[in-house]
Amino acid sequence: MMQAHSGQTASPLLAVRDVSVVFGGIVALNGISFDMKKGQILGLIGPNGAGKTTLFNCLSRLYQPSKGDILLEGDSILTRPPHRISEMGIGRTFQNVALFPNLSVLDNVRVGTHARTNSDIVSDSLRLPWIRRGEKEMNKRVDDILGYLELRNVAHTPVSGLPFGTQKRVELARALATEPKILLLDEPAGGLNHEEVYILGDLVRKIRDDRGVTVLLVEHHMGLVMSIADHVVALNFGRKLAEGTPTQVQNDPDVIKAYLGSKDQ
Ligand SMILES: Nc1ncnc2c1ncn2[C@@H]1O[C@H](COP(=O)(O)OP(=O)(O)OP(=O)(O)O)[C@@H](O)[C@H]1O
Repeated sequence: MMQAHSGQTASPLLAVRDVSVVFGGIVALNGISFDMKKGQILGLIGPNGAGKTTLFNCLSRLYQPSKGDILLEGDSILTRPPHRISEMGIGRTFQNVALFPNLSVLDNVRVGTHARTNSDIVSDSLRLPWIRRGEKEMNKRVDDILGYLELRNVAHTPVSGLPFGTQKRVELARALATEPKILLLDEPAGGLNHEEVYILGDLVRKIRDDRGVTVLLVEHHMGLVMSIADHVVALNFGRKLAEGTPTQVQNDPDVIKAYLGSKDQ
């Protein structure tokens, strides 16, 4: 058999294949398919009720699709237990920030590294040497990430006392601590002011560029999606309406019609 030229047939990092989700009688997603290439920033958009959150929840293994498959590097993630999501290489943030409010920034980020250490209660309590080595590496990784996201000066502050924008950065740090191949961002611009959205956009791009992390973001803030996404998938009523570059999708007549008929801007 002829060998394919590398790059020409590069398989997608993530493949969403004919995914459908039905809640009772409501078809929240209807046969959605798209690919994500390694290193891509993909924006998932659509008016209210389009199915974005449902798809996000399938990707993060919170929902099991009624039909279809989701493949990460060719392997189905749907056969893996939901709590193994970060071991599979999928990191996520939450719409309204889901941190431990009374724990320090450092401890919140350390939680993220747990998915990557092989420690268990027995070896932890016996302080086995390989665990200590693991812990040293973990501490270094956490410190690197705190430095990278400019959080070292608040490392020992409980997150509840921090501004919302900083808490969002802590969440990003926690997700990065799992060393994800794909980072899923659920409405990261929500609750941020204009300047913070701009800073966030730069940060997401920097994370992709510096760390080679592939990013999927569900976002209502069109300015953010259009300025940082390489590829956009638009949903409406559970179906894929359009996909392409931000310019292609922004000018797609069906997308324009869907947004004009909704309350979203
Ligand atoms: N848990 C659920 N049970 C029943 N119906 C649901 C559930 N979650 C979502 N739906 C329905 O599925 C459809 C898609 O909803 P979804 O929340 O995924 O859309 P969305 O694009 O994220 O909307 P929004 O932008 O408002 O967050 C909607 O009709 C919604 O009412």
